[in-house]
Amino acid sequence: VSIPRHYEIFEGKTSFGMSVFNLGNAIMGSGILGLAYAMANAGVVLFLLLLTVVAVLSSYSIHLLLKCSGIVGIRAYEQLGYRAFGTPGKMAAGIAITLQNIGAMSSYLYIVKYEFPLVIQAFLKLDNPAGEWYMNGNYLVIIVSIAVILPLALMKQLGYLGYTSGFSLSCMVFFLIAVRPSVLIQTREKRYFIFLFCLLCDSCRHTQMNRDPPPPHRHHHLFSIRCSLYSLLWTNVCTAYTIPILAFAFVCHPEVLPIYTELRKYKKMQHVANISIAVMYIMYFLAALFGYLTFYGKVEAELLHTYSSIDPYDTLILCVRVAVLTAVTLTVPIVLFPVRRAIQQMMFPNKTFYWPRHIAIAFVLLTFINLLVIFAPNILGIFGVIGATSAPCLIFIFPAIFYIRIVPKEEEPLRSPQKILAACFAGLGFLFMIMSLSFIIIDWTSGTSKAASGH
Ligand SMILES: NC(=O)C[C@H](N)C(=O)O
Repeated sequence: VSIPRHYEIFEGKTSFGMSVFNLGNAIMGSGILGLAYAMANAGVVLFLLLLTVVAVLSSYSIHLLLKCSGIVGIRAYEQLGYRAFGTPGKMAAGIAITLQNIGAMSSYLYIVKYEFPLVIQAFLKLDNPAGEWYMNGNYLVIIVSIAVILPLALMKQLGYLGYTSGFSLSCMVFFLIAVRPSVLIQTREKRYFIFLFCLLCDSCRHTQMNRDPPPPHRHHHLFSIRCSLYSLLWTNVCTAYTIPILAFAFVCHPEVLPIYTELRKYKKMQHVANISIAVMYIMYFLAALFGYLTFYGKVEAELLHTYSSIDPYDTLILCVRVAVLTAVTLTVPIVLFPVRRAIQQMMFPNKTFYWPRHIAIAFVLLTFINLLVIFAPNILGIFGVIGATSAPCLIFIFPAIFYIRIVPKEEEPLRSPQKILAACFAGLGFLFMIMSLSFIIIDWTSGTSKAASGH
């Protein structure tokens, strides 16, 4: 197998800290907004357990990827697929990365489309907007894409995005501090969770959460735990979505190898990954807890009361919106990098870096995502299915089977503990995938599909 030249030369210049920022930014995206729903369904205890399990598994799968890339000296996910299974392996990895990351980017721009107009409205103190163009989310998505995302996406290296990633992460930290349970009684934040939940899971049955107050039994912690146990037995449809949400939230695997390529001391990548995952683990738990406490820790009457008493010009809420908007906007370029690389690998293998191609792919991708978000928001429901298939592939199945094929038998025989562990890991991925898909199908066949409801 010939290795494209630019993967052989490792002249990383990016520092350790910048790489942590970049990977942290890649992990944290819209997934964070779906976590409160996951916690509400799974209960605090089971949620924490699952969060821990997914974080540890995610770090283990990065270990598998790094070991493979160390052995063959390639630092591209698709090339590992090629080395393990030839062209089908490369295509499978490339397609999974493309679908997963386009889904993630669409969800980020979706947030821009619906939140940016509200921020502008609050800034300008427009009480009765009369169709001004700057209040139109579609125009705003295009402007943000051209003015902010495109220039960043055109950078030659991911390392240059370290500063924006650091800034984006501090915005999310601010979001966490600001969105304390006492503040998070705003319908808008609540809709984030529901919207993301729908986006990720393609289910509208759960939009009934819009019709608060929540049923009284939700307050009961014991109920929640029991509900979780049921879900483990696959009897509670709602809880079955917990794992796809968590898996989506921890996906950063397409970005790992590109960041690794640019890391100055390349042996340290596992540390970079562990630190980023640990920090995100804490932030995810806090975000979920705060969101959850707000949904269910409030008395119903007060919730209803809050609906009518929202002050759209509240400075803190405005800041929270700006923070979330900034964070997700700055994540788009990071998530775009691996897609461009995957497309390059699939369509122009063995070609070296070429500026016009680099720019053209970014432009076409961004245009496509813009069109999706503007004209076909309903199609985004499809990403529920994609999330349920591509995330387990990228986190569990591919790293494990690539590892089994790539690590030579002389070094680790097929029956060695490492390879058996990797095989179990792949099996777990299949289990997750089948489980998530069957719940989505159950939801569809029970007539509550998202496409039908036209959200
Ligand atoms: N990078 C991704 O694919 C998703 C990211 N982990 C998120 O939470 O949005």
